[in-house]
Amino acid sequence: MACASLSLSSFLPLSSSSKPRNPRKPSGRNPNRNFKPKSKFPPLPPAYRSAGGEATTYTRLPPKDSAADAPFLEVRLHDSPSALESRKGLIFHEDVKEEFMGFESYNDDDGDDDDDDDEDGVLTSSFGSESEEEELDLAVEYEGYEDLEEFLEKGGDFKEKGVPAVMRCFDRAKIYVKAGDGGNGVVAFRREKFVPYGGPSGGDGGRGGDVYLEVDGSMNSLLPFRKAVHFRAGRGAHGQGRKQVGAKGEDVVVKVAPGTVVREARKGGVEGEVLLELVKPGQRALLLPGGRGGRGNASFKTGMNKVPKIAENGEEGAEMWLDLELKLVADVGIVGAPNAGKSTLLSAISAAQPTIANYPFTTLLPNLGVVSLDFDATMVVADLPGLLEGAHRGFGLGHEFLRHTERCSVLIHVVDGSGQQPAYEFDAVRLELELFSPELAEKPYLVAYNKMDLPEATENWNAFKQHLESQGIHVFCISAMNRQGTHGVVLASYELLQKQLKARKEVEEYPDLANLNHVADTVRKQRSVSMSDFEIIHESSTNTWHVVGAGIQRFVQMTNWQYSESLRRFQHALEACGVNKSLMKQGVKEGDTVIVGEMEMVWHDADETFGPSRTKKQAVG
Ligand SMILES: Nc1nc2c(ncn2[C@@H]2O[C@H](COP(=O)(O)OP(=O)(O)OP(=O)(O)O)[C@@H](O)[C@H]2O)c(=O)[nH]1
Ligand SMILES: [Mg+2]
Repeated sequence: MACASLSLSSFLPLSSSSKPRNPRKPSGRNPNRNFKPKSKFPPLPPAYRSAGGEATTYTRLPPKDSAADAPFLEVRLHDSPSALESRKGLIFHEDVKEEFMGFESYNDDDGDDDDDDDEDGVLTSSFGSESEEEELDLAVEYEGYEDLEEFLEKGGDFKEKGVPAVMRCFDRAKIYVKAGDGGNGVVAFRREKFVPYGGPSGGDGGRGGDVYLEVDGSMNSLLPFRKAVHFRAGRGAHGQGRKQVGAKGEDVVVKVAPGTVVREARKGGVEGEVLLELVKPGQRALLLPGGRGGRGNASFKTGMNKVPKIAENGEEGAEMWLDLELKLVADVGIVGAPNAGKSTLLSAISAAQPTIANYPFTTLLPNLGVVSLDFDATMVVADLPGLLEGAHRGFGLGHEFLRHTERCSVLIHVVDGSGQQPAYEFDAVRLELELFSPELAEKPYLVAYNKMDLPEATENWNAFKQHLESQGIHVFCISAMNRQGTHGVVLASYELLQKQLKARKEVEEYPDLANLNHVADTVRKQRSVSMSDFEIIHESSTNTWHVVGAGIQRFVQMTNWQYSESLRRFQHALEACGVNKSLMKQGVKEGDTVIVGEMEMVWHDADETFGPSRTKKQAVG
């Protein structure tokens, strides 16, 4: 296959010596001379093919199918090691679930294989809906591991798939966002009657659309992201003649629920860095700015070149995967074992109407209620799913539950007084909270001993009260169903909340996230990196040199190769930013492959009059 070779003798210094410049150049047959890159370029006009100049052969590689191969487009803000360890052992055991749940309807009884159909609250086992192999693939894909071996090695597990879909998607989502590509610039010349030399008039391309994240006060879950995962902003329109600039691409606004924490997507089992915490309705963050429009030939006009036949491609928009996590923004959280009467208490103290039933795990998604004590004294109370022993390791609804308590300032711990061992139940739930997070265990809480209308509860009351008071804990006895004693619980929790709020200084949880547009700023910064900022990596086994640098790779991407002047400009840029010099310094040899972004080139020594370089040029000619 012929390969286009370029020589820029007009830009690059000619060697006066007839000896080879590079002493390490093999004198015999070059092992790489058979390299036949796929050229998409037409052969250059003879004017550009002069022997004796430093020449490189340029070949475009086929488009990359993985974004990872184009690092300058991917936003990598952080590569911190994370709590991989903490994820180990989070396996959701089916037998444990069944033991605790004790009811048949645990399996999907509608017969279909879709584990997403369980919104009515019937827990569905996702195991069995896909083959084991598919489960593995899914888990590997979801967690971002390279392959199965790595996944298993790093303690990958299937906890995610063991949780009902409605819970998985309620407060967590993985989405893909991409800013719009810039429009291309064009080459055009003014043609008008009586204006013989109208000059270049190709307009610039329009900017690509931006990606915004906005808090939508009417959303209370991340469930919409089950159906819509990809969000792409529009690309900028191409420039036109008469110096007309292309229109800007359409922005995309991704709406999230208040309390959404945005992270870089988990990769290789490592949790991504927190990028944003979107709490207040109406907050809007510019996440990814659109790509710049390519310049048209009117912008390339100089005193030296008054008829430029060159235009740029639009800059590609940045893209990234994000992990979204919703943390409830509630003042008070009601915690306790399953079936303790948490939902009943919430319905008694607020206008909320959560589902109440006499079986464990009635509540799968947290319910929110507003409790009004006075005209201007209100607090938001969340009724959370029941907590089991082992929850900190993922049993029951485990982490799904515990995460929601993190933002509550005060906890109301409801204990089922009619249970066999209320004191034991209380201690077990406290222990789970402590094991999950010491911070959570330190939150102020009050205890509500429930179901006092039942004789079993009355029997156990004295023993329970003593058990707690011996630890210095004050306990309220209530009957949530009959609304007895609930007012006392409300008043006490409100008082605790006020104390908490007063004591808590206005400390930002993520102070550096105060600037909502900081991700976009980082992207812009990455894009303005100088072209001279590059690194050269040598693969000696294949005689390949990789020139890696955001600035230079961006330059390659924006070069429109259909114009011959682009090739000259590129050569000139490589020389000006010191790539050629660095390669020679590091010992690049005749026939070596040099890769910059998606360009693959073959190195030719400048002063070669005979040899492979010449052979190649002849082949092209
Ligand atoms: N007798 C009596 N029964 C109550 C009382 N409070 C709740 N119950 C009953 O206890 C059962 C469970 O109540 P829920 O409010 O659903 O309990 P929960 O803690 O929200 O349960 P999960 O959401 O499954 O964790 C229901 O049958 C309620 O009617 C009470 O004060 N007295
Ligand atoms: Mg409930």
